[in-house]
Amino acid sequence: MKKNNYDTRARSPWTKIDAGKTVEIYPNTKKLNGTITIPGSKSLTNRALIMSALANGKSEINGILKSDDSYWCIDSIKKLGVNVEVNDHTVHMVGKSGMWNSGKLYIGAAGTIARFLPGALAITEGLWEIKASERMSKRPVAPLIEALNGIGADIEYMKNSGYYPLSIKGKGLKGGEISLSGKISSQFISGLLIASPYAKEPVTINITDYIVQHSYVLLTLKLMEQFGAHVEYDNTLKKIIVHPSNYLAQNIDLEADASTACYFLALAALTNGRIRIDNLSYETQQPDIKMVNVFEKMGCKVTRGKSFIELEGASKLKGGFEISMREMSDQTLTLAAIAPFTDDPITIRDVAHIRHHESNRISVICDSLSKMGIEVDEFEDGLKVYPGNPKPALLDSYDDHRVAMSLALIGSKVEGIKITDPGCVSKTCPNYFELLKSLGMNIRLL
Ligand SMILES: O=C(O)C1=C[C@@H](OP(=O)(O)O)[C@@H](O)[C@H](O)C1
Ligand SMILES: C=C(OP(=O)(O)O)C(=O)O
Repeated sequence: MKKNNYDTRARSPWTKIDAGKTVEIYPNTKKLNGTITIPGSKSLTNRALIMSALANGKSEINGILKSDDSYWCIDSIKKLGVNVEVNDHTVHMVGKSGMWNSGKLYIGAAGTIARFLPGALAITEGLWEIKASERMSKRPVAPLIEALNGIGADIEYMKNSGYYPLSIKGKGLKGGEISLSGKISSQFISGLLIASPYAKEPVTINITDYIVQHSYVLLTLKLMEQFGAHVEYDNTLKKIIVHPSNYLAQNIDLEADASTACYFLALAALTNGRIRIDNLSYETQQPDIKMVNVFEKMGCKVTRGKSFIELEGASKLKGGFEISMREMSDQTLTLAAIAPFTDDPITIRDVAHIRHHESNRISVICDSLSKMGIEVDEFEDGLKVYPGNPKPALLDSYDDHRVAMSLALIGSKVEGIKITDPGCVSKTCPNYFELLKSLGMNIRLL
């Protein structure tokens, strides 16, 4: 398979590792024990930033993630003419109810901006061109753009039909009833929802099939409600109605990123150690928190505190199950990376949509595990991983933060794991390798 070249333009000033380095990870003979604080949630940060920009007045957002994805979101919002101040992990912003400046925007590799910003721009008058990273320009957006155009937007593809770059002629949204598929990305629905309060008439969204990762849409709806929107839905999310309103400026505290937390819990699982995440609760709406139930199934002990999660590993992890990862598919690679160390094969299903993420994740993880001598079966919608002893290897991160973060876990058990371009972790966790080091992992940048 052809390797992805890394796209250095998408790396932000919040990146901590220069593009093109290689990281070498040595196993730690000890069990990994410790307590760590996880950076803010990418999903909540970019939702809160865009809703605050749409609101009228001064918002304060505490606990933001500082990564490439949030950097490009803030950069775009500033270019729209919104006053944004970032102090440490707090953002102060004076929202302008969508009175944006026209112009050219660049959104890096962030699916959240790519799918949330077009609707937010289309609510008002103006002209924009939005460019994205090479990979983001190959990830689908057509169902979202068709839906937005269906409620009155005027958005065109500047190069290839169905893909970024986009040109947006803002003239306000009419509203109305629209049908939309959720089986490629839940972000299409979230993107349509975020803009919908600003339409002249109510927007009714009918989901024609199912929503992959439907909890991310719930996360959007809950935050919209927190910002004062009036929405009607039930937990099936088959039909959602958004009534006209304006977001109200907020003072909010964001949660830690549950997807990032899972890599550290996986480390405790793998090394039979004990790791506590001191700033995340099991009560979060973020779907990846459910990965702790999978760790339990594998023999780990989980403590669900009021404001922490702790995981204690097992001397031998249990495999021997098939699991649908559709509702927490960002954790597919984490599970696949620890699967060789279990006692029986693990089959992961229902994640065909992750072939459209930062890399073709199913084929990339199968290739990476095969490279280490691990037997895998690749399916259209998932993979089966067999137990084995991974061999030392030079692995490619494919410019995909989750590929790099997951493969690094194997380095806690196997001598001689090297990963190219580890800097790609800055998409969601620029200090990933520093956090691993703080827990006692041996990390060397070459
Ligand atoms: O809305 C969000 O914040 C996200 C939705 C999911 O994307 P898809 O629904 O496109 O798979 C998830 O994989 C991504 O990391 C974050
Ligand atoms: C799919 C992901 O990101 P994005 O928000 O770019 O879709 C991810 O973080 O795994």
